[in-house]
Amino acid sequence: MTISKILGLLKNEIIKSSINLPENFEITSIKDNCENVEKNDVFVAIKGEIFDGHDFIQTSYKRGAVLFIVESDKNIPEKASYIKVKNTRKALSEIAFNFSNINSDNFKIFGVTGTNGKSTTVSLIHHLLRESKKTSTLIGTVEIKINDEVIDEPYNTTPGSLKLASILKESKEKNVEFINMEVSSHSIEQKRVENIKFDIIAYTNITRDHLDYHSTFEEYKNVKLSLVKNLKKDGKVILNIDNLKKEELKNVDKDKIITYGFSEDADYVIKDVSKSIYQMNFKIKTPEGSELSIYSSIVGDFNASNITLALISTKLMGLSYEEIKHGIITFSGVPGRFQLVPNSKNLGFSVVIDFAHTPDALEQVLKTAKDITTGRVIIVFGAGGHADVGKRKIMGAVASKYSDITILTTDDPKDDDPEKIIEDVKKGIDVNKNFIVIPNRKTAINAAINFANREDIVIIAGRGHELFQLFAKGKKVRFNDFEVAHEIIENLRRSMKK
Ligand SMILES: CC(=O)N[C@H]1[C@@H](OP(=O)(O)OP(=O)(O)OC[C@H]2O[C@@H](n3ccc(=O)[nH]c3=O)[C@H](O)[C@@H]2O)O[C@H](CO)[C@@H](O)[C@@H]1O[C@H](C)C(=O)N[C@@H](C)C(=O)N[C@H](CCC(=O)O)C(=O)O
Ligand SMILES: Nc1ncnc2c1ncn2[C@@H]1O[C@H](COP(=O)(O)OP(=O)(O)OP(=O)(O)O)[C@@H](O)[C@H]1O
Repeated sequence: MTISKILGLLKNEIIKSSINLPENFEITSIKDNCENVEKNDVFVAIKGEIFDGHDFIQTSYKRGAVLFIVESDKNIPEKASYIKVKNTRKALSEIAFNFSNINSDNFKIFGVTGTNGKSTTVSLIHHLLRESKKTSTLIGTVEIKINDEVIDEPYNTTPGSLKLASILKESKEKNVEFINMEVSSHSIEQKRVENIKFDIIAYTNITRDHLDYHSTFEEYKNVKLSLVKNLKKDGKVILNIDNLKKEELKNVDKDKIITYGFSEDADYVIKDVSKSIYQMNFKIKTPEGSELSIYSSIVGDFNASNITLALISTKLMGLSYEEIKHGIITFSGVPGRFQLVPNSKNLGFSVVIDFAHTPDALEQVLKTAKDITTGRVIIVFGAGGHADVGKRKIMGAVASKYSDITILTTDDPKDDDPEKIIEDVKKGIDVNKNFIVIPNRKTAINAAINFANREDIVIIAGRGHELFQLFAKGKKVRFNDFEVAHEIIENLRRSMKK
């Protein structure tokens, strides 16, 4: 990409520029981290959450960067060329997608945002498309795949602009038709998806989360609702009206909005849900007036919502209801999302791993647990560090309300004090109900499994698929809830045989 091309792309953003290179000078590539800068690169200085990229301009210059895109020109080496813009995150997104020669019209792009349900929905949509032999790229918290090939380990739910551009570039090279991605509120706020236009934007729900990052719930909600500005001209918005209202979507023609939910006012109405630990049956009343019978191995009213969203989306993508229904039957779910530890059934009870780490998610999961068991609900959970402190007490109250036994333990404390986190959660616990604090997570899981009687259900929540427990100063300890629970159950089975 030449200097003149970059100047052209940023023309509406430029505050000031000083170019000491020929305008047809070829830039090698774009970098936003000084560690990766090579000769003839452009370095984009991002004022970040932890660092300020402007502090790395000198290092980048020494490594061979020849052009700097900045918000402040105070650190620029004398002979260096620079472009000063209003917002370097916006500029990064702009040039990243153009550098990779990416255009949203190369694909049909589905983006789902919302507090919970994103990973489940995109994974199901990707599965449905692949079952129907369509090409699809999946971008989310759990995996990044092009068709059936895992191409990278997720570092974010929604990758940064440079990473996103490279995934889309590879997708274009492989003639992928559909892009299915999770869109986090952070990514919208940080303009990671600024240059992506969507054919479908879906909203699962917006409930309390990330108030450590967004100052208020309203701000968090408005950031998510603002994504509709990225809708393509003929795009559609799919909205769960059990939690949101059409009127909340500003500047979207009402005829572009398709609604779903348990509410009778929805275009797609979910009804007659019946479920066990193994499967769920429900009906969907369609706008055409037909009634679809759905069978799935993922369970829970919340998953009936996710499935319905996936059905509407893939219908818009050209699949038939019959193809979609067949694909739903063969979907085995997302690791760590209401995932049964199978060997627990040999002991007469169920142990389920779940990712619930917000008050609403925890409530949804515990309600489902109560619905599908005749025994007791035993919950093992904690709260993450470096996250919304206010939600801890609410999660404690939710756990007490829906569980027969609550075991409070450590989640991923990161740099927060694990005991303080437990104290915060404890403030919401109903002390008249059975609860116990066991800070060591393995000991807590072991206790829950040993407490369990026939027909009980043990929910181990908060970390889902995650492989490492995160402690202070970046310390990571290998700990996967499914593996730990599976081993404890095997040991219990062996001891019972003696
Ligand atoms: C807090 C946060 O959101 N940080 C995200 C953000 O980083 P940042 O741009 O603020 O980077 P920074 O670390 O402050 O550094 C600022 C700049 O200096 C540069 N730098 C920094 C250090 C250095 O030595 N040299 C250097 O050049 C950096 O490359 C960067 O350009 O932009 C990066 C690129 O897009 C993200 O990878 C990074 O996600 C971090 C890892 C993160 O943990 N983010 C979380 C909060 C997040 O985004 N979560 C959502 C999901 C939330 C949920 O639903 O649970 C997500 O989409 O992942
Ligand atoms: N539609 C839903 N409504 C409420 N809770 C849900 C819904 N779908 C899933 N959950 C709960 O939220 C948890 C996370 O689900 P999922 O990973 O699909 O959501 P997500 O939005 O991708 O979250 P994250 O981005 O943190 O992974 C699940 O383990 C379950 O407890």
